Amino acid sequence: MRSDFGRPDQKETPMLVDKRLMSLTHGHRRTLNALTLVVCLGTASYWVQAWFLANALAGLLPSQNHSAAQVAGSLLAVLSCGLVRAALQQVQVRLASALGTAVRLELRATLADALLRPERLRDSSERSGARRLALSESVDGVEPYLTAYIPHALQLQLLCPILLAGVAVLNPVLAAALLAAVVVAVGAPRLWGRLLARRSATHWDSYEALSADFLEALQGMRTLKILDAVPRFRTRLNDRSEALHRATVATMRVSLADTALADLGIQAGLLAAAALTALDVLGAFPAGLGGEPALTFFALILASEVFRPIRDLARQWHAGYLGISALGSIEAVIGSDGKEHSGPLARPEVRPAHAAGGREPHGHIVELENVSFRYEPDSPWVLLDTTASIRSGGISALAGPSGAGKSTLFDILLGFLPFTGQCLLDGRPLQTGDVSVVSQHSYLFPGTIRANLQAVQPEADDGWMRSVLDRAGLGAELAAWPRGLDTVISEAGHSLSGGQLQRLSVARAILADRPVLLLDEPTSALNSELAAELMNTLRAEARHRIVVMIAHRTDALEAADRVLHLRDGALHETFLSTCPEAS
Ligand SMILES: Nc1ncnc2c1ncn2[C@@H]1O[C@H](COP(=O)(O)OP(=O)(O)OP(=O)(O)O)[C@@H](O)[C@H]1O
Repeated sequence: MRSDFGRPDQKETPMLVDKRLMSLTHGHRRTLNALTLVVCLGTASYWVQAWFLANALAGLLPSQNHSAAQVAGSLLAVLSCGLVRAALQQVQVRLASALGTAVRLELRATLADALLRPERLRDSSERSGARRLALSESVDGVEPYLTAYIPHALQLQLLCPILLAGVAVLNPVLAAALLAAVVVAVGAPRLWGRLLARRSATHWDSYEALSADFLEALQGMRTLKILDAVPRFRTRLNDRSEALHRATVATMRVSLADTALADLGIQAGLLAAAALTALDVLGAFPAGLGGEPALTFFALILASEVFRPIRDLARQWHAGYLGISALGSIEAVIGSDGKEHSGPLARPEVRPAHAAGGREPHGHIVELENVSFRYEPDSPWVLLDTTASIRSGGISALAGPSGAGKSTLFDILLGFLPFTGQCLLDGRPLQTGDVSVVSQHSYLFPGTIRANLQAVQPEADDGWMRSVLDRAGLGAELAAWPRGLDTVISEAGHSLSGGQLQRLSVARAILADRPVLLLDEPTSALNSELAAELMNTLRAEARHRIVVMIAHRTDALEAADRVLHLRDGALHETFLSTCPEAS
């Protein structure tokens, strides 16, 4: 799914404020209104200042007979306007930051919610780099649009008419000339708004492609090296980079032309204002100001103030186009109506065991009722009408030949696959938040051990974390690492040995404290002593949660209390001698 936003054949010329981007401030309208008000007040302070400045200038004319005190008073008022403006700017920065943070957090959560859905994660047409870009740069691109561009666009729409009306009261001819200049300064750049929107979209697409290629090159560097494909990939990245450069220059050209046109309108307006004011002073207009110096100065300064909101907005035009081009990436994730993330496959509510009021006193039971699943309508059934129950109270080993469907069953229990039938936990539908998992390729985040553990259990204190690490068999290593829990792990856990990585992943899964714990051959990288130790820990965990472990090796099977054989799409349970039910 790719949004067609900004493509010339689909959408109209971008208006001053884009409705879809504006809708992102829904829920924060008060902050946006306050921000716009502060921006407007800052601009209005120039008008007040203009009045005092006009009086001070008129007071300097010998014909006006103003006292020095009057002139000094006017100049003091001019200074006070400057101070008020400085204070308003501080408030503006704070409001913009509050609005930006709130919208950024909300938008990122919405995007993450839409992206982290099973069917999206399985969609091989979506590239990780594009997803990453949507989550990071597109949100960052939208923020200045909301916090800087929109308030200034609203200011322009509000203040320009007021100011033009004010000038019209003083000098209607001057107001008419200013109106013409405003129309040129604001309207002319809109004439090729479509072209700029199209170039912005091309620029974004180039950026997205480069970003996706770069991320994939980094992730697959090992493979690229093995395949001797690094030079080819380097050439491809260079090509992408050049395409991005070309797109950037093309966008800049149009953007510069925009600015030049706006400036032309402003300069022409200012020149016309000066000429008309001079003519007015010479008495050329019957309805003019009649040579009243203070009013003449005031009208002249106000005439230049008419263009202040336009100049302010012109400074934000880059933010404007950045926001609009980023919107395409956002819409590609959440849909143009923003409803994509609330579909039936939205993430289920996470309900860890401890959040549901403590552990089930009598243990847990997972029941599969007539569960069927196959990957494609014409591919063989991996599970067919399977009915089985898995209880806590001992380790269940999941066995079966390669390709029997063990990993698929795990994915079903995790809620990643759309199966038919029912999966129940203690009589209610099993949810993703009920399950923690240790896969063969558990991902550890770059950062400290503490951060990796607290990612699943934010409230875990040092004592809890140490105890879990100890139970997972990492106690000795933890004591030997000089920085203990603050030991830094490199990306994907590369700084750890395979066995350490495995035990840390088990510790993290135990710490998550969920009623179902799934493990894919958790002892494969451990020596027999550590493996036996870990199995004892898992057996202890299995007293109060369901522990299911994919087991290929005989020693892992022997350590289990019961075996679930997956054969021909069905689960067959065998109790071993140590199993409580067997006795
Ligand atoms: N994403 C997929 N798309 C289509 N078919 C798949 C997909 N993943 C697995 N399969 C197929 O589903 C069947 C079960 O695969 P699964 O990986 O669950 O088996 P397994 O028992 O875990 O195998 P192993 O022990 O080798 O890991 C296999 O025939 C496999 O080819």
